[in-house]
Amino acid sequence: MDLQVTLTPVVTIGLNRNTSSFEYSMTELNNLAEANNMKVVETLVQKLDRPDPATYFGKGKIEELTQVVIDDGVDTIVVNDELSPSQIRNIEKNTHSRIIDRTGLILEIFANRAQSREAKLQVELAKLKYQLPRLHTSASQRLDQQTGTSSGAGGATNRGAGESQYELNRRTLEKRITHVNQELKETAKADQTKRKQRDRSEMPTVALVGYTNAGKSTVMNGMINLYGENEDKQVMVKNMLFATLDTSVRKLTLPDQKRFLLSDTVGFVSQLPHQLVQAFKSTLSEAANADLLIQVVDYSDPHRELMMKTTEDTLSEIGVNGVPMIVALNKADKMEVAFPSREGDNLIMSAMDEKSLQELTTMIKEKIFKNYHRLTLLIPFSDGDVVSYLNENTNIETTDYRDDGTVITAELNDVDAKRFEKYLLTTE
Ligand SMILES: Nc1nc2c(ncn2[C@@H]2O[C@H](COP(=O)(O)OP(=O)(O)OP(=O)(O)O)[C@@H](O)[C@H]2O)c(=O)[nH]1
Ligand SMILES: [Mg+2]
Repeated sequence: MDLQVTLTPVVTIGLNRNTSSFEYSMTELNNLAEANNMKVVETLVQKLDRPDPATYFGKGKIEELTQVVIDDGVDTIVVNDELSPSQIRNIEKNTHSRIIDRTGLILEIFANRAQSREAKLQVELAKLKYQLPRLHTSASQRLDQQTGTSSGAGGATNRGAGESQYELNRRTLEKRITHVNQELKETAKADQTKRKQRDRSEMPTVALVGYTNAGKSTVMNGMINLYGENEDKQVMVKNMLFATLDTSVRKLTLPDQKRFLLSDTVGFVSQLPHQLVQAFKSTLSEAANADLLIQVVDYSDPHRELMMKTTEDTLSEIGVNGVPMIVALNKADKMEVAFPSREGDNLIMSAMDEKSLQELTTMIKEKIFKNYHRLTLLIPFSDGDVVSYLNENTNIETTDYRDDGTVITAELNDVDAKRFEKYLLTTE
C-alpha cells in the first residue's frame, strides 16, 4: 500500500542560532518531512542570531535558496521554525515556492494520522487556529489540500479577491472554531464519565509517556501479552513518527491479582506546536491523572538527552508536575549493553524482551502497590460474595474452612482493608 505513495521533493531550511541542539533539530525536521511523504533533496542552513523579520533568511541566502529550488526542480520549501504570515508570503514571492513551516508540517502529519473522532477534532481545531492569521498564504492552502478537511476558507486562492472575501473566509474559520470547540467539549464530557467510572474502580493508573518512536506502544503490547485479558487488542506499533495519536487504556492483572490500568498515548517532539499541545490537552491529561509515569526513551539514539528534556518540558507545559516517574531506557538490544539492568528508578531494557518487561513490572509494583496490608479475615458462610470478591481481586495466601466460616489471609489495598475491617480475625 505504502509503495503507491509518491514522495514530494522538498528543500529543508533552518537557522543556526548557535545552539547545541540545532543539528539535532534539523535531523528531526528531515525525519518529520519523511514522515509526511516528502523526500528531502537538499538542506540549506544559515548562521544568524535571529531570523530576518521579513524573509527569515537574510537577503543573500534567499537568493541562494531561490537558485537551489530552481536547480533541484523543487517547488516546496520546509522551514525549521514557525514563521509569521508575512515571512511566509515574502519567501513565497522570492522563491516562487510553496512554504510549509515546522508547525504546518507537524499539523499535516497529525491530520493524516488521526483516527478517532476526538483526535480528528483536536487536530482540526489546532489547524484552524494556525490558519486564521495565515489566510492568504500557501501554508494555509497546502494544509487544506493535504489534510482533506477543508474548512472552505483556508486558501491562498483568494489572494486579490478583496477584503470582503477575506472577511468572509475569516468569519467562516471563526465559526468553525466555535463549532469544533463545542463538539470537543461534548466528547470531553463523555471521556470524563469514562474516567470517573474507572476512578471508582480504585485501580491505580500508569501512563506511558515519551518521545515519538521511543517504543511506548511496543511496551504496551508486551505488557498486554503478559498481563492483559484474552480479548484485549494490541495497539499499533510502527517505525514512524506519531504512529499513536489516540489514548488506549488496558486493564492488567498481575499473577498476584494486583491490578492496574496502563495507558499509551501520543508521543512528543521538540517544538510541538502550541496549538496542538492545547488541542491535545484532554488526550494528554491521561498522564496528568496517572499515579505513575513510565517515560520511555530510545536509549540507542545519540540524542536521547535532548529527547528526555523535550518530554519533561512538554509534560510541564500540559501541567503534569510531581507525578512519580520510572525511566525506561528502551531498545538496549540495539546496543552493546547488558539488560535488563536497573539503577534506582532507571531501567535499561528492551520492549521485546520478556525479562525486561518483568523487571519493569517489579518496579511498577514497588511504586503503586505500597499501601497493601496482609490481613487474616473470618468470613461467615452467609457472606460468600465477599469470598468471591477476594478471590477475584486480591492475592490470597491461604484459605481455611472452620465451622463458623472461611478464614482467608490476603493482601488488601487501603480501600478494601477498610471495607472488610469487620471480618478481621481476632485471635482468642
Ligand atoms: N530494537 C528495538 N526496537 C524497538 C524496541 N521498542 C520499539 N521498537 C521499534 O521502534 C519503533 C517504534 O515503536 P513504537 O512502539 O510504535 O513507538 P511509540 O513510542 O509508540 O511511537 P509513537 O506512537 O509514534 O509516539 C517500532 O519499529 C518498534 O518495533 C526495542 O526495545 N528494541
Ligand atoms: Mg505509539
